[in-house]
Amino acid sequence: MTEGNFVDYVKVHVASGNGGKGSTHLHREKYVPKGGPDGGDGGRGGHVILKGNESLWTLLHFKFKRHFKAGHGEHGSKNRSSGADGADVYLEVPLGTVVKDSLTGEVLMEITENGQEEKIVEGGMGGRGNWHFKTSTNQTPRYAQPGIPGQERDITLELKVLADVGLVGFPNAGKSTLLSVLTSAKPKIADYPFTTLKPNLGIVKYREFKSFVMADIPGIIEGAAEGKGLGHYFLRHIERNSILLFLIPADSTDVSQEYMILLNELKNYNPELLDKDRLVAISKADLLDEELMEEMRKEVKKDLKEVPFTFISSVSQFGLQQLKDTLWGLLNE
Ligand SMILES: Nc1nc2c(ncn2[C@@H]2O[C@H](COP(=O)(O)OP(=O)(O)OP(=O)(O)O)[C@@H](O)[C@H]2O)c(=O)[nH]1
Ligand SMILES: [Mg+2]
Repeated sequence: MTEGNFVDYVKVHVASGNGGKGSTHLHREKYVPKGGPDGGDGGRGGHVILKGNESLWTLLHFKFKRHFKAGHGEHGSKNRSSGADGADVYLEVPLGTVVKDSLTGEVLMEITENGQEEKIVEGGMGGRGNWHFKTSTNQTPRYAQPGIPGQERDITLELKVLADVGLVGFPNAGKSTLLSVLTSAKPKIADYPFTTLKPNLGIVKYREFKSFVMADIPGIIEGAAEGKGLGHYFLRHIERNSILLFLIPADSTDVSQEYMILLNELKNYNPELLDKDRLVAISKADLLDEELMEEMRKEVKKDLKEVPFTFISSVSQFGLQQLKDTLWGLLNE
């Protein structure tokens, strides 16, 4: 998937199965004059169940299928034979999925653990067959319970924790390129602004078995919070990232000024964004020779003061391991 592998909000319709009818069968057999009631129970309708899956990172798979219906229970039959239960339907969701009732907005549940299962609509109970209703006064009841109908519901799935690290930068800063070298995502990359139109996600493999999620969003420009450019559509996504990684290209005319503009846009959009951990990466460092880098380092250090910064190059791979180490350290503070 190239562009648009980013789905963090989806509405789905779920329906559980009806319970099967209990049977009213009366036993008939040659030479057995008074065969009693032997109608079996109806099977339970299938449930719709949400299940946490740690290897999923988006709700993309719901883009193509939004209606889910569990199987109906089968009816009971003679010889006290119970109908089979309807098949359950499992909806696998990433961890951090919040489930809401689409109508009321009420939060129904949150899936936070791998393998966690929550019934979202329960299958209808099967009806009991007539043999349960045999009494001393009614030896041949012709009555059995009907099955309970299944339920339907519209639910909204929302991913709360989307990515650990969100990339913030002007168009052309090299955000998508960085995502493409740190993860197996293949975002579109080009030397013109607004190449990225929709956010992309990638998983950064760290050391042997660890990983974290990085999100690349469209470039932000001055005035984004008031609706300029595209970035404002996506600013809400970085509200969910725990670290903001600012990317500022080394050939920028003024690194600290660019940083201040970006920071200001975030603040105008939502001041709480400034509470997040921040790290500045000066990208395209391959454009600098050693001397220039040292000069820039001194200057930026003076201007940015308390904000940590580092030089990287996606092209030459310069500083990438150190960047991952720093991000990992911040995430696990
Ligand atoms: N020299 C050099 N060029 C780079 C580097 N990283 C990216 N570029 C170039 O910078 C241009 C923009 O890269 P993108 O990754 O598309 O930038 P972006 O920040 O995703 O841009 P938008 O999606 O438009 O916001 C492309 O021509 C890249 O080849 C780098 O490390 N060094
Ligand atoms: Mg891009």
